[in-house]
Amino acid sequence: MASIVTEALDLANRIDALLGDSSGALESLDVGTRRKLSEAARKLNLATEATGDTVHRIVHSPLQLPLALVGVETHLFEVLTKHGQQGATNAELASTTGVDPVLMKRLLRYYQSFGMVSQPADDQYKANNITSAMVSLGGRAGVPFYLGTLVPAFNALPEFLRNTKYANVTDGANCPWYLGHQTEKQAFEWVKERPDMMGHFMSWMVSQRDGLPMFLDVIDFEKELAGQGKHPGLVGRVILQDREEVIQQAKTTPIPGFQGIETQAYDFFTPQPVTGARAYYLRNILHDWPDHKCVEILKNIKPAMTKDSRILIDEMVLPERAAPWRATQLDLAMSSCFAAMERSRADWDSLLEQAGLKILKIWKYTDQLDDCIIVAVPN
Ligand SMILES: C[S@@+](CC[C@H](N)C(=O)[O-])C[C@H]1O[C@@H](n2cnc3c(N)ncnc32)[C@H](O)[C@@H]1O
Repeated sequence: MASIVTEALDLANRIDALLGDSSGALESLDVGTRRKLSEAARKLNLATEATGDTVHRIVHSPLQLPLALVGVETHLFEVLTKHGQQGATNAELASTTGVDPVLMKRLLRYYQSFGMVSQPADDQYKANNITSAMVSLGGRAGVPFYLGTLVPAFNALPEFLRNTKYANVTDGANCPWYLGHQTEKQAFEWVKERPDMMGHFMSWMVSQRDGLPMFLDVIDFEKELAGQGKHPGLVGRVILQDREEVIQQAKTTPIPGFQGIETQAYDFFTPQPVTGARAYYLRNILHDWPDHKCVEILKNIKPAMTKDSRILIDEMVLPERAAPWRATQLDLAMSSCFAAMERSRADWDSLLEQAGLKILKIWKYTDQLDDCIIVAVPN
């Protein structure tokens, strides 16, 4: 017993030393080691948390997102980042952002206690990795988008489930979204009518996977999918399809590098107009819909396919045990807003069978989300 105590204290001291190391040891870690350390520390944190701390952390968790938005909207995180290694005083930050100095001090006190900024001295504040994340496109778009769009649906989840006696949420026309927003508009329609949320949504779609590989980073498309040397150099067309308003935005504000991409407004609940494509690629499309709607989407592709065509479904394949936290929270977010879900291998088998498709192969390409490419063809 004594040795466990000694070991635990020794570990705590070593962690403190690593955190206090100003030579950049933590920053120099490669992505894989950094993630392993972060996940181990997160699990240790939860496994050792005192009951009182747990309750207070959870009951105050609804403060975190609104306070992140305050930091984003006042540009505090951005200003701190610009001050670099030298950092800034409370008075400097209050003056640049226009926030009352007394309020600024209280905000900074909160942010440092949750690791969102660093405080090396009584009146010195510095940006850290969390501050930088809040300044990234993902932070600037995801924070207002979630607070304005998804949180009302999340908050309605308990009442909705109580009312439906805890039935699984499978009806896209009757899910917590409508109760939370007191609306009759489906989520995509609701967002379309709000230009600010539409802008955040577009930026969020671009940035939400930052730091993760894309399937093309890990799978040799030409070798695996172009087929028996019939497509040397893969000369051909790439056509981006989405809803009209999304295509309009993609045309007016294209992502750098995608300025010339061919686009086509297309409703996937109608027959697929592009026939004979080698690949029909759907990333994070089916997770927005319950099974019966996914079947409609897939059945609209099938008649357009030739014998060389493949449907590439880029989605999570959730493991039966120890699903990652980034995946499980998205599953319940999909449930709240769309009566949809993230799916396990058994769920995919059952869904694809209903659409008259079978799985040829599955490639996993991220650990954070268990993202996979599911290659499907008609049965
Ligand atoms: C979760 S986003 C994924 C976007 C993109 N594929 C990606 O991976 O970043 C789902 C997309 O489905 C689009 N969508 C929703 N309903 C649609 C419909 N009926 N027809 C075509 N696209 C639709 C939305 O506009 C949105 O861009």
